[in-house]
Amino acid sequence: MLHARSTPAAKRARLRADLAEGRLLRFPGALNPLSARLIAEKGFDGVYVSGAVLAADLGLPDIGLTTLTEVATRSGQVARMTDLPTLVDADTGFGEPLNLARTVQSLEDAGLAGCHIEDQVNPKRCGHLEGKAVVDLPAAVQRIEAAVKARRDPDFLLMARTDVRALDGVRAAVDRAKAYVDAGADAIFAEAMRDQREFEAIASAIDMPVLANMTEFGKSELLTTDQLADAGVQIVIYPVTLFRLAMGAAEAGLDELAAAGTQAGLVDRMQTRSRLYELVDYDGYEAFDSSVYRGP
Ligand SMILES: C[C@](O)(C(=O)O)[C@H](CC(=O)O)C(=O)O
Ligand SMILES: [Mg+2]
Repeated sequence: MLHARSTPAAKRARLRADLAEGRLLRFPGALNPLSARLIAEKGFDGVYVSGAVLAADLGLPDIGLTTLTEVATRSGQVARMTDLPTLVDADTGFGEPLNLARTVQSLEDAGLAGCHIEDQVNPKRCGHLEGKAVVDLPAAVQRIEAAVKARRDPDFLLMARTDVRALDGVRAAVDRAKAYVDAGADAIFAEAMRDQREFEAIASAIDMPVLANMTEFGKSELLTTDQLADAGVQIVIYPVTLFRLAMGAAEAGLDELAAAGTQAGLVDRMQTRSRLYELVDYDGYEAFDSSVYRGP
């Protein structure tokens, strides 16, 4: 509330300006709204809201069970924490063309800077698992066209994700990417490319920015920012990294608490009370209150 002062329109304009510079933009996935502030403090370019994390957070598999209301609410809570642009995973758009229109407008209203819409069938799967299927090209193009037509802020970044690489190879992914750009997509999320060469193939084939997904335990080699930039990638997401780190630490901590009968040995690995209060800007809220409240 006190830290983030930019309007959603300003954040979208900032993203467009950053993209125009042509450098690689790094978007770690938020673990929760507060972690967006950490991401900003550490100098990243934007915040990503992962569908996989959103689902896992609710104890659900990432198979299209979350609703538009849940995704818009949670991603809006993340976006309001930071002046950085926030991009959200809109899965398959929560339906077919009409639903896509509502999805895009809801995410604009929630203060997001952009979203990606994928060409998988419903129910969808994680892009790095076996057994995926995609809708045919005309149906996928209609999703993008509906999103473009419904968008009110021209700076809201509409990214088309293609999952076709894992099914039909890189050439098919390039063909899909071109068709989605023709349909009005502002960027292409090339899912499950295997290595730097494959990212390069897609980035050199289209004139729009390409997004690379550096998710762990998946099908893509974990490339460095230099390797991605050399391949011509313009946005990289680390969607589940913070979630995996936090859950790993939580599990190890519970083991130690159970074994030792005290958390005393864990305290030096914890975020301190004072660091937490700094992140939530405790002092800033108090100072604001005393600047405006003059008593009853
Ligand atoms: C990017 C992704 O869509 C997500 O929801 O974060 C996932 C990430 C993952 O499951 O590792 C994906 O389908 O790649
Ligand atoms: Mg997802």
